[in-house]
Amino acid sequence: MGDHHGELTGLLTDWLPRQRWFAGKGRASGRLRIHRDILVSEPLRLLIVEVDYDRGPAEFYQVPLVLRHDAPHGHEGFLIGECAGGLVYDGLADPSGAATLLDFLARAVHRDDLVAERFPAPDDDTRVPLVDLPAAPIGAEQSNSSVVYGDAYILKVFRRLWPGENPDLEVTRALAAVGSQHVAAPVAWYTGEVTGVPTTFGFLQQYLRSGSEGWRMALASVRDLYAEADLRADEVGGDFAAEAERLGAATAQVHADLARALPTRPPTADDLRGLAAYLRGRLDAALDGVEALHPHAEAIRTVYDALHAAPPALVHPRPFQRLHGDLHLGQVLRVDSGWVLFDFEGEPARPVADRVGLESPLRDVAGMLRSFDYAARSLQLERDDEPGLEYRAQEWAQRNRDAFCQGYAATAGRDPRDDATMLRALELDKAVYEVLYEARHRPGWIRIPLAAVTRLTATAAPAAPAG
Ligand SMILES: Nc1ncnc2c1ncn2[C@@H]1O[C@H](COP(=O)(O)OP(=O)(O)O)[C@@H](O)[C@H]1O
Ligand SMILES: O=P(O)(O)O[C@H]1O[C@H](CO)[C@@H](O[C@H]2O[C@H](CO)[C@@H](O)[C@H](O)[C@H]2O)[C@H](O)[C@H]1O
Repeated sequence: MGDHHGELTGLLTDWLPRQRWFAGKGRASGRLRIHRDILVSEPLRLLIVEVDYDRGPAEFYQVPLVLRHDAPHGHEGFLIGECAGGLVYDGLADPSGAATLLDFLARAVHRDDLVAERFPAPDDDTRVPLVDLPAAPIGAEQSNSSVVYGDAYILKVFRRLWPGENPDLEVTRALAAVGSQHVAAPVAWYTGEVTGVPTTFGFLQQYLRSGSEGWRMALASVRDLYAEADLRADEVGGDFAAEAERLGAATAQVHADLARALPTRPPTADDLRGLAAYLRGRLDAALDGVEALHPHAEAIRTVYDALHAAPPALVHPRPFQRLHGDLHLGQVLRVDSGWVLFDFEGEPARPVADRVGLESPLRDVAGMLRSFDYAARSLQLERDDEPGLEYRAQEWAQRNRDAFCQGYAATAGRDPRDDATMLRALELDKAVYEVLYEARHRPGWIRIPLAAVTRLTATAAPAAPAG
């Protein structure tokens, strides 16, 4: 296909920016170039596409492709276009492309600098062999692309590639190594080179087919409450608080395991000053993209500056450590044994160098607290004209935020709400990130984080900040 890179670049220039996982949406027009073109095995090619901008760093994307000379029925939805006298399909949606990738992982082989590796099988290996498993691509609304194989495994193909090891692989592996019950077993991964640096391209894990996603469970609970006009959140059948409490305990356990497996250190005054400056920088980037944040800018900065107004032992009497980095209800699954966390990649838009540093574990707590607010308010968006819903949304969110913090405190030995200055700053930072995220991806939802910014800046630091 090398001779046809010009033609292919034209196709991708049109297709790439339309993909949900394309991160360059807020940036002025980018120029595409094919950085790598690797033949995994017929018919699958992995393209690494570089997107250059006038300002700022280039972005790299993984684009698996299948070139066909036929047009099978049902393939229409994932046709990218015509090239080299054939038809180019999205290589993960094309069943033969997805099967080729699984075969490559199963054989743990090399292809140019592309290397597939397997985790050691457990002693009592009862796992399904990695052969001939039907592939089902999932979820268009994701930061990466995942394929489920035979209800046994899930392969995440990282779309935006940051040169180096992906934190999802690194952190999940570290947790599995200390026997964590809160991650899906890692199975295999593959690595290639981007700008000469070995980089994680994809990660295969056990698929938890009976798992229920926290986000869906939470929405079902909110729906129940909204349907019962006369009942309180603790009285309706679908009360989520016991699950929220278990989730808090699971999060604290994951943090404890990460603190055992990877480095930690107590934060210094410089760390807290640095954190405030970092949060200010993220705010500036969001202000550049979203006008609606401007009236809140000074109040937000005031909350961040409180981080270094007192000694670290008062603001954050816990060590800094590795963490999940983008924890929300869509990143957790309820299985028979409890809650499982996945997608330890951190915020996909954040440079990897920032995501792998040691941070406050309260960043994850803040993410989950924001998510309870999202669950309550996203259903409210659809029922704007109903009186009393604002009160009920607030009631549901607060009940579950409290339960989560109680569960966390019981396992960690310290309640996140006791570190209110840090928790509030990190929750506010998350809401600012969400404002930018929604502006780019779901403008209809921007009211949710904007309202949280208003609430979190409205009052002096409360004991249990309500986002
Ligand atoms: N081990 C797993 N078992 C079952 N479903 C999973 C597993 N890991 C992820 N998922 C599902 O796949 C979806 C995408 O996974 P995620 O890691 O969040 O990808 P992305 O980085 O694209 O957001 C999740 O919403 C979740 O429902
Ligand atoms: O793609 P990821 O799951 O890594 O995360 C990104 O997308 C999320 C939305 O899918 C976004 O989460 C925000 O919306 C959720 C509801 O859809 C809500 O539960 C979260 O609390 C809220 O932050 C996430 O921020 C973004 O990084």
